[in-house]
Amino acid sequence: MQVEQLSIPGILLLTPPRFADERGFFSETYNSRSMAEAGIDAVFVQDNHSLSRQRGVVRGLHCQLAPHAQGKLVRCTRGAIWDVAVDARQDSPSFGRWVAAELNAENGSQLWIPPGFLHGFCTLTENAEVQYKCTALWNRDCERSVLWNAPELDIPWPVAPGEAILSDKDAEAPGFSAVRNWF
Ligand SMILES: Cc1cn([C@H]2C[C@H](O)[C@@H](COP(=O)(O)OP(=O)(O)O[C@H]3O[C@H](C)C(=O)[C@H](O)[C@H]3O)O2)c(=O)[nH]c1=O
Repeated sequence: MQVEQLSIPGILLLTPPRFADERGFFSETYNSRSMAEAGIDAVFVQDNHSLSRQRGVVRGLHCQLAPHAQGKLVRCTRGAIWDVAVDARQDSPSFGRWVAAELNAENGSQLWIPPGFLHGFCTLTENAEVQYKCTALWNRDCERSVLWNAPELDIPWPVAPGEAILSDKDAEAPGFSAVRNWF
């Protein structure tokens, strides 16, 4: 498996091999030994799957606080997304910095985002399906959101503010200044 360390230590872009033949392809999309070899010693307890029907849907920026903080292993199995992780760890040298990667059904790449990060994505196509493994169960009381285009983060999202398709929760989220001692 191809493993790329992105610019914030701990965030990895993984690309499992695909074995193509005249029928199509086969790929091990999750293998605990490959994860351990990549330095990911996480145990996953929940799989999520979302479909966003339009291009320009933004989901995020979300996280869960301890003791329900989630690591996420994210992949896009239909269409394409621009996947973003923001360091929300108070004492991290990269606090408030973001990294991003395009994940799509063609490249099969996966983004590993450890606990302590906000996560969000913008769809680049219609009918984008995202599947991700989480290291903690959903806990509504520990969910926190930050405005996707918070000025402090200066994330160059591939959709204009007035065109992004958001849930009410995401549209009303606070700025990054709300992140104080979350992690
Ligand atoms: C996250 C979650 C939600 N739900 C229910 C709660 C709502 O009734 C419904 C939709 O939830 P929400 O609008 O929060 O879904 P997204 O906007 O896709 O949220 C996700 O967006 C970003 C990209 C993430 O990384 C998180 O996993 C998650 O916050 O699913 C559940 O039943 N279980 C869950 O784990």
